[in-house]
Formats: sequence, structure tokens, C-alpha cells
Amino acid sequence: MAYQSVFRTGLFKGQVALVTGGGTGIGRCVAHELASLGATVVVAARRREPLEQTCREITENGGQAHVELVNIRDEESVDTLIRNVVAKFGRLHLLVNNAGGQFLSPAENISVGGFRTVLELNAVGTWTVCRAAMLHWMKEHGGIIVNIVADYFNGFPLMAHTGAARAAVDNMTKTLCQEWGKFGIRINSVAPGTIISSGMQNYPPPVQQMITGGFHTENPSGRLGTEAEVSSAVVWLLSPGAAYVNGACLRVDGGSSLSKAAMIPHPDDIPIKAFLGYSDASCLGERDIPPAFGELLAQYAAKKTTSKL
Ligand SMILES: CCCCCCCCCCC/C=C/C(=O)SCCNC(=O)CCNC(=O)[C@H](O)C(C)(C)COP(=O)(O)OP(=O)(O)OC[C@H]1O[C@@H](n2cnc3c(N)ncnc32)[C@H](O)[C@@H]1OP(=O)(O)O
Ligand SMILES: NC(=O)C1=CN([C@@H]2O[C@H](COP(=O)(O)OP(=O)(O)OC[C@H]3O[C@@H](n4cnc5c(N)ncnc54)[C@H](OP(=O)(O)O)[C@@H]3O)[C@@H](O)[C@H]2O)C=CC1
Repeated sequence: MAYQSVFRTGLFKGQVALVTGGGTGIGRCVAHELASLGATVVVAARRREPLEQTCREITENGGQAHVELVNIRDEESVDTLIRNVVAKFGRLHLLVNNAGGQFLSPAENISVGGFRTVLELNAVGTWTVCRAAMLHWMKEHGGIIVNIVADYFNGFPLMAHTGAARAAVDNMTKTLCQEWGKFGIRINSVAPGTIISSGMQNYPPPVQQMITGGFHTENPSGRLGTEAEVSSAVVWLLSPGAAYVNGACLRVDGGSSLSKAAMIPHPDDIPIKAFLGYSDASCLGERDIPPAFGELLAQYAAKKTTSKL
């Protein structure tokens, strides 16, 4: 009798996956992973150009990808997105709610409007997409959802709004797991720590310097995370191998959520080897990652590691 691993070529063949924010960063990497495992991927966000570029990359790799425009803060736009996906592809098996973000600010400087904006984008936006996917497809046919949150555990200094929003999404995920299991919907969240991604472009250069500087030494893994490390967690949660994982929040943060205080300093070697996803290291920093972070990735790719794995 031959045992067959769940991780095989064509794992998601015939399945349709929707990735919000799929044109850039973590979403782009998730889209690549799913397409290379056989899914037909729909990438959706506000800006057409990054979505089309990701689509071209996937198609050139032999995968199938399509672009849809959406603003997840607009209920009608989300409704149209889900209806379009179902009309074009006749199904929607997998949903990754990755679109989101915030701005950096001490809590005392966040206006009510600013707080509301971040809650509406991340919490209400994610809910709007979940709800539309459930109503227009998953209630009748089931489906699998992964929501991207953040390391909000123990609070989120300088990001009070997003900490609140991501906690809301995690809690909503746990509720939907219990309410929507009867529809055959499985739903989990992934909480990335600080990840080298296009998202870092949103922070001013001095903040980028702080993050690329000593910041990572406070992480038990001694470094920042990569897009591919978040994507692989998302893909696992979407896979049949995670069929009994429901309502969970998977932390992909190198252990940072366990302590926000300085940890034991690390030697020059990186103790835990990075997974970079793309086989050609030259494509890591080329597109949308700020140069200082690209350099850090190149170091991760080249650096000696004490890990045997
Ligand atoms: C000191 C070093 C500390 C280091 C700590 C580093 C920690 C790193 C951890 C990283 C973890 C997370 C990473 C990521 O998420 S990666 C990033 C992903 N992408 C983004 O975050 C970008 C997303 N941002 C946006 O899309 C927009 O900025 C946003 C939606 C948030 C707002 O856009 P919008 O166009 O709607 O905004 P408006 O201009 O209409 O403003 C609405 C209200 O919000 C207030 N606002 C907006 N920007 C700011 C700002 N930069 N500072 C303060 N307030 C802001 C604005 O004033 C409006 O409020 P009012 O209605 O009161 O006027
Ligand atoms: N990088 C990190 O360290 C961490 C990231 N995260 C979260 O992971 C997710 C991906 O971030 P990352 O890849 O790093 O950064 P990006 O900024 O590259 O990704 C954010 C994506 O969301 C899309 N988006 C933003 N607002 C909307 C909207 N209103 N409607 C539709 N799409 C929208 C953007 O596309 P467009 O502008 O074209 O609409 C973009 O593709 C985000 O939710 C982020 O907050 C969480 C923890 C850590």
C-alpha cells in the first residue's frame, strides 16, 4: 500500500482561489503558490497595474490567473467582485482575505476618522468579503477561507487601530468557524510578524532603517520574516492537510509574539534558515521591496546558518 502525501503536484487543480491584495507582497506570493499548485487564481485589489503584472508572472510560469478590481471598503464593489468570480468560473473554493493595512502613529495622534478608516478597511472590509463569498457561493457549496491579521497579541504599539481591527478579525474568524461549519466552510487566520514585503514601502525611510537595523534581534528567530513563509502557512491552511484545523490563528512571526522585549542577542549566524520561495534569488528584491529590505533578503539567502534544517 503506497502512502501519498497531501503536498503533491496539482494539489489545487480545478479549484478557484480569490486572493485580495493579490497584486503585491504577501498576496502576490500566495497567488503564485496557489497557481503553481494548480488553482485558477483571481487576484483583486484597487490598482490594475500590479494585479496585471502578477497575472503575467503567473501565466508565464504556466499557471492560470485573472484580474478583478475591488475596493473592499465598498460593499457594492465587493458584491460585484464575488458575483463576477462565480459568473466567470462557476465556483469559488478558496478565499484569502489579505488586503489591508494601516498607518504608523502614536495612539494619542490617531483621530477618530483615522481609527475608523483602519477599522473599516481591515475589520469591516474583511467581513464584507467573507459575507459576500458565503452568500453567493460558499453557503451552498462550502469553501475554505484564510484571513490575514497581524501580531496584535499583547497590543500593538504605534498601531492601536490595526491592533483592534486585527483582533476583531481573529475573533470574527472564530465565530464564523462555529456558525458556518454547517455550510461546509472552514476558516482560519494567519498572523504574520514583521515581514519583508512591498508593504514596507508605506513606512518612511527612518522607520525602514529602524526595522532593517536592530529590530530583528528582538525576535527569537533573529530575523524578519519573508513573504514565502507567510504564503506557505496560508497554503497549508487551505490544503486538505489542514482539514481539521478550524477557527485557529496561526502565528508566522519567528516567535516574536511571545515577547516584545529584547531577547538574548544573536551571533552573526542566523539560527533559523529563511525560506524565500522564489528559486531565483535575483527576483526577490527586484519588484516592490524597498532596497534596504532587498539587501537584508540577499543576506538571508547567502548567510551561513547554524540550523541543520
Ligand atoms: C518607530 C519605529 C517603530 C517600528 C514599528 C514597526 C512595526 C512594523 C510592523 C509591521 C506590521 C504591519 C505591516 C503591514 O501591514 S505592511 C503594510 C501594508 N500596507 C499598508 O499599510 C498601506 C495601507 N495604508 C492605506 O491604505 C492608507 O494609508 C489608509 C487606508 C490607512 C488610509 O487611507 P485613506 O485614503 O482612506 O485615508 P485618508 O487620507 O482619507 O484619511 C482617513 C483618516 O485617516 C487619517 N490618516 C490617514 N493617514 C494618516 C497618517 N499617516 N497619520 C495620521 N492619520 C492618518 C486621516 O487624517 C483621516 O482622518 P480624519 O477623518 O480624522 O481626517
Ligand atoms: N508586511 C508585514 O510585515 C505585515 C503585513 N500584514 C498584512 O498583510 C497584508 C498584506 O500586506 P503586504 O503584502 O505586506 O503589503 P501590501 O501593502 O503590498 O499589501 C496590501 C494589499 O492590499 C491591497 N489593498 C489595500 N487596501 C485595499 C482596499 N481598500 N481594497 C482592495 N485592496 C486593498 C493593496 O492593493 P491596492 O493598493 O492596489 O488596493 C495591496 O495589494 C496586509 O493586510 C498587511 O497589513 C500583517 C502583518 C505584518
